[in-house]
Amino acid sequence: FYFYSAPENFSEEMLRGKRVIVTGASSGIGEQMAYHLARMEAHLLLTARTEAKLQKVVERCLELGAASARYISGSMDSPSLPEEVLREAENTWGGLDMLILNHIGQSGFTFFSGDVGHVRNLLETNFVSYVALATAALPMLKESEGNIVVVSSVAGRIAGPFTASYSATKFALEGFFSSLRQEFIIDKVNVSITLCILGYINTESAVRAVSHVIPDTPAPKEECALEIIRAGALRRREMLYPPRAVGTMLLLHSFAPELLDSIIRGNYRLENVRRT
Ligand SMILES: NC(=O)C1=CN([C@@H]2O[C@H](COP(=O)(O)OP(=O)(O)OC[C@H]3O[C@@H](n4cnc5c(N)ncnc54)[C@H](OP(=O)(O)O)[C@@H]3O)[C@@H](O)[C@H]2O)C=CC1
Ligand SMILES: C[C@H](CCC(=O)O)[C@H]1CC[C@H]2[C@@H]3C(=O)C[C@@H]4C[C@H](O)CC[C@]4(C)[C@H]3CC[C@]12C
Repeated sequence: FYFYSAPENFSEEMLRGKRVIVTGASSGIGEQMAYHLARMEAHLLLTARTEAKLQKVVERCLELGAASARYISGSMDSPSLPEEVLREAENTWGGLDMLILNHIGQSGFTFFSGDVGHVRNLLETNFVSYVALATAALPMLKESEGNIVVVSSVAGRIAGPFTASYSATKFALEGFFSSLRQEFIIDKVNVSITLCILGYINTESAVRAVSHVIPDTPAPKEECALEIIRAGALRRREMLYPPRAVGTMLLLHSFAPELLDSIIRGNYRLENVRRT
């Protein structure tokens, strides 16, 4: 009832002139969020590793109407990058309104290989860097009474096969940021935390990773990106996208988890799973 009937009072003007950081903005959902925010005339600071791609996204954002757009390139497994990004926001804008945490390191869609080093590195990129970015952003977000948006996954609530390391990083995000939200309420910190629980979305990397195993049609990244921004601006606790598919899975998981597990396994083309 809550998810389908909450008042829709979002207006694109809510983002006009806002200072927004989007991580993982060189492709996929992050790139689409940058374009929506540019049309809404926000100030943008974008991050990812590939400088050439970020340059193109920044150019397009300026064409679309961004109030300003710049980037910092680097890998989020580097412990110094989160502070560098927030220092750039402070130096150029003197503050921050919204932090959208979206990047992920590469992980395959296959049986766990036993590579503990990969788990450690993925936790650093997908989880620890989110904590470090939010921590460095907090003084500015307190000042602006801003928003933290954490892009997570169904795989961070329901662990299907072939995503063991990735799922672990997303479960960690949910635990950390849900606890932090409670502390903000206790301390009267007026910074919202929105958790985005996404199903299968048609980004190039996701389709490349799973389309030979999962026959479902992925949901559109453009609409997904807009729904994430909307949920953040409305200070929602969480958003589900696509809402019906994800909502049904979460509901089934809560009262018939084994049935859901077997439906998931039954839906996969297991013979196509590539073993590394
Ligand atoms: N697509 C889907 O089906 C689903 C996606 N999600 C979530 O949505 C978010 C976006 O996913 P999606 O758009 O598909 O992903 P993409 O692979 O399209 O984009 C990932 C982004 O992260 C950047 N990135 C990769 N490695 C690093 C790194 N080490 N340090 C910093 N940045 C890095 C990439 O750029 P570069 O390579 O240049 O660094 C890119 O900009 C993720 O949080 C994901 O978990 C959740 C559920 C489903
Ligand atoms: C189809 C899945 C939902 C139903 C199920 O659990 O079987 C998708 C739900 C979340 C997706 C994964 C995800 O969170 C993003 C990853 C991004 C990587 O680039 C590779 C693909 C993902 C593992 C992706 C795969 C489909 C889901 C499991």
